[in-house]
Amino acid sequence: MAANLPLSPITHHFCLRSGFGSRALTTHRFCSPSFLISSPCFIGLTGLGSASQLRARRSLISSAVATNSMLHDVGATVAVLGGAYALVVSFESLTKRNVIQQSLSRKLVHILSGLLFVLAWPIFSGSSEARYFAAFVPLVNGLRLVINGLSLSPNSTLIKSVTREGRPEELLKGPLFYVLALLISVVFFWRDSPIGMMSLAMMCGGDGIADIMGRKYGSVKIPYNPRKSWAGSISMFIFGFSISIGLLYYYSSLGYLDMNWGTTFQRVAIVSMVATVVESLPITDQLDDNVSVPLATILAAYLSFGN
Ligand SMILES: Nc1ccn([C@@H]2O[C@H](COP(=O)(O)OP(=O)(O)OP(=O)(O)O)[C@@H](O)[C@H]2O)c(=O)n1
Ligand SMILES: C/C(=C\CO)CCC[C@H](C)CCC[C@H](C)CCCC(C)C
Repeated sequence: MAANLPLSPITHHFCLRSGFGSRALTTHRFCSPSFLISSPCFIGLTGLGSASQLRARRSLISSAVATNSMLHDVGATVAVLGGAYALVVSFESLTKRNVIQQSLSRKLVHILSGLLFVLAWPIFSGSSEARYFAAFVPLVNGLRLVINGLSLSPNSTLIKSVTREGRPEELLKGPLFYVLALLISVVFFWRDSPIGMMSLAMMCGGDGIADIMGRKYGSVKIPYNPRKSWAGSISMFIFGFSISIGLLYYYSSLGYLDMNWGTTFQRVAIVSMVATVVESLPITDQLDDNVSVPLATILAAYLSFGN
């Protein structure tokens, strides 16, 4: 627990404005004890040196903190990139050994990649640049998909675990749109907004489960779209809603979100319903689900929660 150190007016205003009150001082680099000790107000109170000496000390501490954050984020990026590679290789191995079918492998990679990516966001530092380090992961995977999709250097592992029929050009559709959705969520919304994480909950968790449950139990089709079923859509709503609530609770408990739980359940239910209805529409040939579902979720969540 950080000591309640006296803050310089600027630091105090910044820490409180950015929602980092005393309980979260240790979670944000500009409100961490090392930065506070260097603030002129604290030093002025304790008479620890001339103002110019103290400013020099403060800039030294600030650059040390910035370097520390960058090394932290480089490590987190390498770890998450390794996790992404390990996930794809693992499912390719299961498919190659006929432990699971290729279609199920693709859906499990669809469900797990994005959700594990969102769950990994807190391992990045509290710096304002952290989101761009995190964005490097979908960016690299997007480039992998393009390079393999154009058969510039075919990678059978990726093609086996991520395509329906083993054709490289498939990588340039659903999987590429999927990775772009991850990139947009992390860069524009990150962990301090419910919008990005909800769009991934519906695209990864909801749409992924809809496919698995729909193929298995989807005998009763939706009247306006015979390619989709009530079982698939109801599953999408239930799992998308549940995963969204789980992610919002996860990020609230870590101090990144401050949700009004009296209204959050209804708002999430509305957003989940909008995403589920959009996914059920007969527009897949014109607009991939990995575009329509996250877009619909982002719009509905923005209107429901604000930015
Ligand atoms: N609401 C839904 C969604 C999917 N499905 C079942 O799951 C299959 C694939 O669904 P879809 O979401 O269209 O998967 P694709 O996007 O085509 O596959 P991928 O995401 O792997 O590209 C459908 O043909 C259908 O049998 C369903 O019954 N009801
Ligand atoms: C099959 C897919 C979509 C079709 O609907 C998913 C494609 C997934 C990519 C090939 C890999 C994406 C990896 C993520 C960017 C990072 C995951 C990190 C996590 C820790 C495993």
